[in-house]
Amino acid sequence: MDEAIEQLLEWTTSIGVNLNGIHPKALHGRGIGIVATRQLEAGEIILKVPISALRTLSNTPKDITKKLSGATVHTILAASLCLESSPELDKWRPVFPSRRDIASSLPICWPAKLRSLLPPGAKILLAAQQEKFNKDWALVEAAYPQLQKDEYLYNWLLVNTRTFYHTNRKTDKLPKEDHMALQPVADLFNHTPEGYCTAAFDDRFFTFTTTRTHQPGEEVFIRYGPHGNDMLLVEYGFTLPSSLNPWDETCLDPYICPSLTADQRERLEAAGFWGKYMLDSQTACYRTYVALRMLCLPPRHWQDILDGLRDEDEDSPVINAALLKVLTKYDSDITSSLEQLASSSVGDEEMRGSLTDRWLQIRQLVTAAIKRLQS
Ligand SMILES: C[S@@+](CC[C@H](N)C(=O)[O-])C[C@H]1O[C@@H](n2cnc3c(N)ncnc32)[C@H](O)[C@@H]1O
Repeated sequence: MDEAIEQLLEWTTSIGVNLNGIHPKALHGRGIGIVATRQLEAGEIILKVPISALRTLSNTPKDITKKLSGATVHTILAASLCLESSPELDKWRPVFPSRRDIASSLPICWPAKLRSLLPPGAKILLAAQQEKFNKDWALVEAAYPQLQKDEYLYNWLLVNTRTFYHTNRKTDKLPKEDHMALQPVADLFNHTPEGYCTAAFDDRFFTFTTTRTHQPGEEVFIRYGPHGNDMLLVEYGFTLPSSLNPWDETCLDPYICPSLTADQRERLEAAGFWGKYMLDSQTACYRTYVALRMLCLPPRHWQDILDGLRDEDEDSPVINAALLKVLTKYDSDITSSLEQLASSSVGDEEMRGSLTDRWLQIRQLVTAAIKRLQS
């Protein structure tokens, strides 16, 4: 890997990419990351990537953009990674994660049996991702029948996990999800929720700036977004320990939605409160309470609380008891998922390990909420 990194840097230096006090390095469990090579102070520019070094719609070979005209930028960038051979890509590709790494870490590649053991929030995200991929693949398969689906999926996932938000005059009018670009070296930054470097771009450069000091040898991160662990798992193929991820949450929909009648669902939908019932490390969300009140209170009281005419605290013992029941059922399902995983040999160890970690993180959220309700 060291040689691949040096070859990448030789190429990127020649096209004006400037690293200041940082160097890419293979790290245990995180692929390649960026580490400080000296003490870095807050406010230092540690990486500048000229906009001309970015991979965007503008510099994708015209035959590909023409053949896939109307497709999303994600679709086109992934197709171009499959189809194009160029000296630049030959220098870039060797630092990408291998097909095996991608297949082990990203649930979309896992066996169906293991996917069926994903937590509810991750299942919802995965279904949306799968639908997006199917749509993109249908276009690409029609345009390039010689391409293999597995090959396309690998490159589609590389784009999914490595692109940055970027827009220029040409792509400005495209939908926001099309404002994406690949950029060498910067795509080696790993994610952290706190203490990260900021990224910004203008007409000439993408610039990465520290926000705190870093010791020599310390990894330097950016932030991909305020993502919970279901999102990180489905879109990026990793999770963070609960204590390190303030945005972690879990979805309670399967424990609330089926208990509501068609009429109750209609009323919740009309009020904009159907589904997305989430629990984080502090509390269940407001939507959850609205749904539980629908389940437990007379319709008149439910409406009065929504309209601010009734004090919600009046009913909190009943609502908290209903939440406790939901969480107790969830807790017992978590135990059974963990037991199934422990005795399963589906997929590989890495897949089962990351799914087990995810369930343990969720158990922490759920048991902490149960304790709060019982205290
Ligand atoms: C933009 S790439 C970052 C560079 C990547 N490590 C590599 O080797 O190419 C995003 C991928 O890095 C990995 N990653 C990023 N942040 C991570 C973290 N905090 N812990 C573990 N893996 C992480 C995930 O595999 C993710 O899909």
